[in-house]
Amino acid sequence: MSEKSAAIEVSQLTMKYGSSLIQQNLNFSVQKGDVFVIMGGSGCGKSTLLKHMIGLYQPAAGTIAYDGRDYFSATDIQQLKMRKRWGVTYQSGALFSAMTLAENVSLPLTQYTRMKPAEMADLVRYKLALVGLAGFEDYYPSEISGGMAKRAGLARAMALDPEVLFFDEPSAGLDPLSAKRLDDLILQLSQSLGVTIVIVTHELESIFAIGSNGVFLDAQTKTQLDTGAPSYMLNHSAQPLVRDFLSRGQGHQQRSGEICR
Ligand SMILES: Nc1ncnc2c1ncn2[C@@H]1O[C@H](COP(=O)(O)OP(=O)(O)OP(=O)(O)O)[C@@H](O)[C@H]1O
Repeated sequence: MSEKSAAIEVSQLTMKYGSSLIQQNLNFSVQKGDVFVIMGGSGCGKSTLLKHMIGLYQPAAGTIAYDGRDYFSATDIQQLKMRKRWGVTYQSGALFSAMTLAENVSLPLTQYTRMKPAEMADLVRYKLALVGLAGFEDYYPSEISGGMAKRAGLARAMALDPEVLFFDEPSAGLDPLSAKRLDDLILQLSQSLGVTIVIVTHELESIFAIGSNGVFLDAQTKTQLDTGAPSYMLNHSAQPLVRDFLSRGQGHQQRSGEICR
């Protein structure tokens, strides 16, 4: 039905911290060009899943494959190649406070490329402009707002032209307007550059505004309850808990009456 193909395949994934089970039997795929949302209540393991997907934690069982190759059974060199195709942004933006925005964004370029300084400066300017921060090259993180810091973090994650961008709670701590601006930016990056995006969020507005696909994790049963487009799950999930979550507790009524958003 879809022309998209899988960028990431998660199969029979079980995640644990020591002997403590977080989630088991996760099975879903992220298609190329998706804005894929990892959803679920507090503490169900969303961030833990993201950390497994970026190779920070080893699965207790199962595989996470990128373009058909399992990350955790790949060689160090293959893993490095895969990681170079990803960009990761963290909650705070995680900028280095002693560096200007330009220096922060150029960090991965210095690390992974042999670009000449002038070429690098042009690229950094371009990346900052992409996130609405043209002219802010010489500012320090302490001199800009929280929303701007997140966008600068995004520019840094975009420095190496990643194929997949990972976000952990990108709008946490932002006012509604800045959160909306960040959502618009994420959507724009996905649509104009074709970047595949994986995002942890429990902001319903974001989920519906940008999510084209997703997975819903449950803390109680410690497995996924559903996977698919959030807007479809809202009315059609076979799981009442998913419909409840996505409709702020109105799920049961909505299934019989269908919902208008
Ligand atoms: N490094 C760790 N070591 C041990 N347990 C952890 C670790 N990190 C998280 N946990 C536990 O694993 C469970 C899942 O945590 P995680 O942060 O992945 O959930 P989450 O769905 O992202 O939560 P939230 O929505 O509240 O941010 C929680 O019970 C948490 O306390």
